[in-house]
Amino acid sequence: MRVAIAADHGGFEQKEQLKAYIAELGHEVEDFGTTNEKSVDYPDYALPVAQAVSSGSADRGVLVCGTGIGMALTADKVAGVRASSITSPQFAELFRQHNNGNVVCLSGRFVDLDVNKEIVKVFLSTDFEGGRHAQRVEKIMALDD
Ligand SMILES: O=C(CO)[C@H](O)[C@H](O)[C@H](O)COP(=O)(O)O
Repeated sequence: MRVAIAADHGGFEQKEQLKAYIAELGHEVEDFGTTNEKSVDYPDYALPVAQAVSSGSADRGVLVCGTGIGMALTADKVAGVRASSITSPQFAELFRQHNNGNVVCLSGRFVDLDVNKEIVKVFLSTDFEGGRHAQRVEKIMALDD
């Protein structure tokens, strides 16, 4: 799978670890920054990842900021993107199974790296269930028009 990743200063440290972990899992990772802990604006990093997923140049996106919330608010505005802040592996599983989520947004400040690694692993390995969930997701995506 091709995975686009980015973080702001609040997520930079975990982003570096998660990037290596995603590669270890056998995926191709494209890093859209940031490259250090200097303060930056999270929308500038959420947008290129969301656009990569929207255009199909990436299959999934992973974003990390202080809470994950600002990244999710930004990424979800891009057509074709289903982004959410996720703080547990169980929610990651449901985000994939029920919502067909394609951009996971993580907290680098309030969630431990080990938990975020598990979230990412589940996010990248769980399939959308379709069925009754398909028409619900279609109704969300119709709002892009
Ligand atoms: O969590 C975030 C957005 O939801 C960001 O990581 C920001 O860092 C957060 O808003 C706090 O900002 P600060 O400049 O790091 O104090």
